[in-house]
Amino acid sequence: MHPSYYHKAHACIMVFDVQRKITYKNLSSWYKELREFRPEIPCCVVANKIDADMKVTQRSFTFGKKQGLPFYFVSAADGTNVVKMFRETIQRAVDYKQNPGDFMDEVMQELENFDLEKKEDNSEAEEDGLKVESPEGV
Ligand SMILES: Nc1nc2c(ncn2[C@@H]2O[C@H](COP(=O)(O)OP(=O)(O)OP(=O)(O)O)[C@@H](O)[C@H]2O)c(=O)[nH]1
Repeated sequence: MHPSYYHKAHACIMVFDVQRKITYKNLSSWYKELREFRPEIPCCVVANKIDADMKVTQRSFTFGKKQGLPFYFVSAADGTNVVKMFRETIQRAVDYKQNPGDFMDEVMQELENFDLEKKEDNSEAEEDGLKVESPEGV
């Protein structure tokens, strides 16, 4: 996958198709690649298409467990666990964004906070009747 897809990602949802074994087997190489670019972001594993054969939910898919990742049985077709999986993963993404475990992300967060503070300062100054202009007049 092109590295730009990993840029600034705050979570990863790894989906495989329970009807296609190869998609499960490929998870480890996808995961390896992900961790090269985003070593600390939250990630989960999703077994999709359980509606096609509910018996798969009796099986154990150990990849997620081995990596310490949350695991969900999902059906995109009938909606089983879709909302739960997204809710929990988004929450983890938000938590990570606020408190990143990766040095580069910490730097990005600091820059973002700095930008926000600058914007707040400018709008407060404008409210006080002071027009703030950048040196270039942009
Ligand atoms: N029964 C069932 N079929 C599904 C489910 N999710 C997706 N499909 C079907 O699987 C096929 C592929 O779905 P896509 O949304 O194209 O997924 P994709 O990841 O882009 O798949 P590829 O094009 O094969 O890479 C479609 O025919 C979908 O209708 C599901 O939860 N249950």
